[in-house]
Amino acid sequence: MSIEVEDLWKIYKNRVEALRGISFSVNSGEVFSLLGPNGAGKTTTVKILSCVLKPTKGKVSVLGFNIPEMCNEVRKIVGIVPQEFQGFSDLTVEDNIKYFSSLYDKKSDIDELIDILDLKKYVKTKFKQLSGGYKRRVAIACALAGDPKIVYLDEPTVGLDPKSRRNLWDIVRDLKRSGITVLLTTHYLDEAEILSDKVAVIYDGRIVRIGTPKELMSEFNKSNLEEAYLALMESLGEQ
Ligand SMILES: Nc1ncnc2c1ncn2[C@@H]1O[C@H](COP(=O)(O)OP(=O)(O)OP(=O)(O)O)[C@@H](O)[C@H]1O
Repeated sequence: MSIEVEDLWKIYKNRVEALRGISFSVNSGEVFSLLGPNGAGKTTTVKILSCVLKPTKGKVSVLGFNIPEMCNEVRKIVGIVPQEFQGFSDLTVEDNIKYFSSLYDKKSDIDELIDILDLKKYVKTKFKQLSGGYKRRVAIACALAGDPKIVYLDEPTVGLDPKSRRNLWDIVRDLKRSGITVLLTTHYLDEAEILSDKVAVIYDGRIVRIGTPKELMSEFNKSNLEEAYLALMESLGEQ
C-alpha cells in the first residue's frame, strides 16, 4: 500500500472543519484522483500528505512512514507539483532542475528527466521566458528530481491548451508505467475519467464516494464521469 489515510480530521485555527474523518488507501503504481467542489478539502488533504500541514486527528502513512512523526522520510519519497510552481525565474530550465536535484540524496538522471518531459530545446532558456505549459513541465521535472515513489499533482492542467493537456496526460501515464503512484486533484472530469484507476469524491470534508470511474458511472447510469459526478452532486443537494 502506498498511501493510507484513516479517520483524518483537519480543523483549522479558525475552527473550519476542512476534513471530517476521511479514510482511503492508494495502491502502489495507481493513479488516484481527489475530486470535489471548491472548498471540499482536496488541497488540505494533499498538504497533509506532503507534510505541509499537520493533521488534527487520524492516521496517515505514506509507504509505511507515519505523518507527522516521520515527515523527514516522507519528504524524500514524495514529489509535489503545486498549482503555482515558483521556479527560479532567472535560472535556466537545466539549472532549476539541477537545483532541485541538489536537495536530494537519491537523484534521478537529469538528462533522462529532460528527455521524458521533452525539455531539450529549452534547457538553456530562463524559466521566466517559458510558456505556462512548459513551466508545468519544469515543475514536474523538479518534482521528479529526487526519484520519488509518489507524485502529487495539484490541478496540473489548469490553463493549458488542449494539446499541452494531452501531453500532460501522457506524462502521467508514463509515471504510472514506471511504477510511480500518482495522486491527482482536478476539476476536469474527463481527465479524471481517462487517467484514474480510482477516484474519491470529497464533499464538505467527507468522502462521499470512492471507487473506479466506471463504478461511479454505472451507479448513476451515466456514460461519462462528469455526468455521474453532477448527478452525485445533485443527489447531495449541491446547486
Ligand atoms: N489556512 C486555512 N485556514 C482556515 N481555513 C482554511 C485554510 N485553508 C483552507 N481552509 C478552508 O478549508 C476548507 C477546505 O479547503 P481546501 O483548500 O482544502 O479545498 P479544495 O477542495 O482544495 O478547494 P479548491 O477546489 O477550491 O481548491 C475550505 O472551507 C477552506 O476555506
